[in-house]
Amino acid sequence: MSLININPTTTASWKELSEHYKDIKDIHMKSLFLEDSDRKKNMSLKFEDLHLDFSKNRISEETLTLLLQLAKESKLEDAIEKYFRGDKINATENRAVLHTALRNNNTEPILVDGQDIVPEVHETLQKIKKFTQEVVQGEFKGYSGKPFTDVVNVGIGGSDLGPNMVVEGLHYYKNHLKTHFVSNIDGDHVAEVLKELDPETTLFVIVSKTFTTQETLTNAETIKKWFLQSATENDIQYNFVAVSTNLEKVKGFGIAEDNIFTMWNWVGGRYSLWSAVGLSISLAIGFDNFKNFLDGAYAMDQHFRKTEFRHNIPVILAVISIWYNNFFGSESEVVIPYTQYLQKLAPFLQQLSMESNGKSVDRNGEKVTYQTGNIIWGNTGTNVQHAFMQLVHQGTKLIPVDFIGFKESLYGNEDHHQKLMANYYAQAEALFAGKSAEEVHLDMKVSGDLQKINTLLPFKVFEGNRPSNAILIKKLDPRSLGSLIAIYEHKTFVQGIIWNIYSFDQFGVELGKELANKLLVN
Ligand SMILES: O=P(O)(O)OC[C@H]1O[C@H](O)[C@H](O)[C@@H](O)[C@@H]1O
Repeated sequence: MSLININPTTTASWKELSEHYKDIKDIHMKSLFLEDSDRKKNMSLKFEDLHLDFSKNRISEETLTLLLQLAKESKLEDAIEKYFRGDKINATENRAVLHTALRNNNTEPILVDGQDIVPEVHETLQKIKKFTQEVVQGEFKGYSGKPFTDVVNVGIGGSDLGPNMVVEGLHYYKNHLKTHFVSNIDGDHVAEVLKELDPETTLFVIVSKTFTTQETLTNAETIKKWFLQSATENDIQYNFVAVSTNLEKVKGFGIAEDNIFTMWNWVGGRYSLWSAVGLSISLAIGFDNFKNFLDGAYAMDQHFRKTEFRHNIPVILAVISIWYNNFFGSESEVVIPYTQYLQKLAPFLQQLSMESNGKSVDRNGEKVTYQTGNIIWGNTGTNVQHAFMQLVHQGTKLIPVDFIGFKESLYGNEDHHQKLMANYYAQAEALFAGKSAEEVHLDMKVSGDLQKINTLLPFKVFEGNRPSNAILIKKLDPRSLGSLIAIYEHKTFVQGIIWNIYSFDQFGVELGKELANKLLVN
């Protein structure tokens, strides 16, 4: 069953939201806090060790009611059921969308074309487990009989960004294997990686859902040539494995059948890190940690599927984001994790959200008359405070922020952590409250800057009233990172449903590829 088609702008709630926007656009969040002394509590949600505070948004309880009404009128409940049970909601490619099945902890059947996919998912997971244990313990060895010291993930887009982000994000939990990533077709990328490596002790994981991607195949061929300078064709079976849906092509490359990890066309590239595409994650942190990562996502799936909208974290984040995008005219959102480990979160979320929802044709095939996909960007706190935050605080654009903080530091350095978290809280507060002319005036008087007051005052005023969500997690670990990523996946899904677009195809990436190929032929 396909998704129900509803143009969001024709719903009663959209019209009411347009009216309501006029009432709220000039209200300062400070007065919303004054009206409701429990606002922070009322606009907070908890899931396991994760706490979401969305009180610093330009919304009232009425805004939320209308936004959630919009979700209902968009038939979100129906869409969520179709998503989880494996209906072909990726209609343009006639595919189900089942990354959630990859982390599903129970054995209840999920049918695709009448066939239960759960057994093969578990089989592949077992294969990942066995292979991980053998490589980590040095039982699966390179061609010359030495255990592996290095793993190279060769892939691009969804076959790179997710594993790369998670391996770096969970570096604290890493074992002795060094993990490298080669993605770009730029030959200097692969050359820089190879120059550090010993062919005898390096395992290459070639990851490509289609096994037709120019970058990955070119890099894989270059690596194979480099490898064959020291080894024979027969040795490829020891040092190369692949993750793909395209078994014939992988075999054509020379990779042994036993070394192929399958995936399925019902897993989108940007949602594939839960499948064998995550093999390099499992190799880097061990299978038990990888399983905890999947379990964290599964727990969030249950929350998303079963919680009514007002207390549903992905739904709340999605509709608030729509409020800014479609009513305030915000074009972008910034995501700022306060941990250096998550430096690659923003590039990952860029693909997740922008490749999914960067669409301008609705599910009827008609041009949309409203804004869709957000521009996502970001980097880690506190670095961003010394870089782009000037524009977020005082620029002309309204840019909602997601701050992501962790209560505990992994190495337990309290001095650093207190300073880090003071900044996490201070940024949200500064965006919210700003600094009025009176406050600036007072400060300057105190510091004896009297003669400069008139000239400098306007430059030092912060308007405030700039929105942010604060996600606070106890500790960065495999489970919490799994849940966090699942939140953003489901947020993306909800937005696609409300915008009435197809979130799971990506035809927009094809034209550039075609033209590059034509240029190569000529
Ligand atoms: O895994 P692959 O088939 O090699 O695809 C890698 C990437 O390339 C494509 O062009 C898509 O834009 C991405 O969604 C995909 O993740």
